[in-house]
Amino acid sequence: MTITPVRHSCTRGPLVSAEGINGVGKTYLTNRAVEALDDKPLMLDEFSQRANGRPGLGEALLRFLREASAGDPFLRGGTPMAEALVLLAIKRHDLDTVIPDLSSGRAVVEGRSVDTTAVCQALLLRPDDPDAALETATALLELASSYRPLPDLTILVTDDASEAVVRAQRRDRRVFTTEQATFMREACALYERLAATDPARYRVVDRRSVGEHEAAEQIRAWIHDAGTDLGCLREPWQGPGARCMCCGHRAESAPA
Ligand SMILES: Nc1ncnc2c1ncn2[C@@H]1O[C@H](COP(=O)(O)OP(=O)(O)OP(=O)(O)O)[C@@H](O)[C@H]1O
Ligand SMILES: Cc1cn([C@H]2C[C@H](O)[C@@H](COP(=O)(O)O)O2)c(=O)[nH]c1=O
Repeated sequence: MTITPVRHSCTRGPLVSAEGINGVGKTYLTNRAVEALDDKPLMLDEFSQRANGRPGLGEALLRFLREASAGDPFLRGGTPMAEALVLLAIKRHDLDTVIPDLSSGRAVVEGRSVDTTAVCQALLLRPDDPDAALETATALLELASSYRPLPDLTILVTDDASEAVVRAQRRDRRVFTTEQATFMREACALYERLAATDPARYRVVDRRSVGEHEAAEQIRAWIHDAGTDLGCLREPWQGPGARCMCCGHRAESAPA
């Protein structure tokens, strides 16, 4: 007789992130998608929405990055690896703040997560070499996954980068320099290549081929479906025997 172990299914909510370059429509489309969901996820603000001086470590770290990058829209201060570690610390802090919501079974949608850190910092660490930048982005994601669990689902919104530049400029009433627009174009391509390396985690909505209604509906369905059959969320640095951060369950095979 074969005994099949019963798989523990965690009661937590899913952790979802929305990624893509500035102005591509992450906020617009996820907000539309969420309007159509009965159980509203917690929406974790993008960085640009956090300028209201909220208290807390995450805000303080972001303030330091803003100061050190002197108004650069991509928070570039000239020391990309140090900045990567601070950005990962902010995203770790973000996770800490949403554990109670995840534990209660609520979905959480992060406006940008560690994939943006991987993409932007990889471009800075390996400029002018797209293949090396992809390798570096993958390595940075690996590093990120030792700081905190990666999202269960990452929705990449992509488009013709020039369209996104136009939308971001119009929204922010600013004009990107040629260098900044080039950085966005390179980031757009790298997001797409990075997403292709992990089809299990990523869902891609390409606005060149999908209209806004269909895109919002796809995102709604992905967020809805992300809540089924979730595993536990463990501290990566504690190994597989760690208790779940949400339900407290310890894996069967783990030592007591
Ligand atoms: N389908 C659309 N129809 C009309 N306006 C749109 C559409 N998609 C996006 N926009 C507008 O384009 C601008 C950029 O979109 P949005 O703010 O969602 O981008 P984002 O990806 O969240 O960018 P960022 O990361 O820079 O905040 C916004 O003003 C938004 O309202
Ligand atoms: C999380 C994160 C963000 N950035 C950049 C990307 C944007 O240009 C700004 C503001 O972010 P928002 O989410 O669009 O408001 O910050 C980055 O370079 N690295 C990151 O990890």
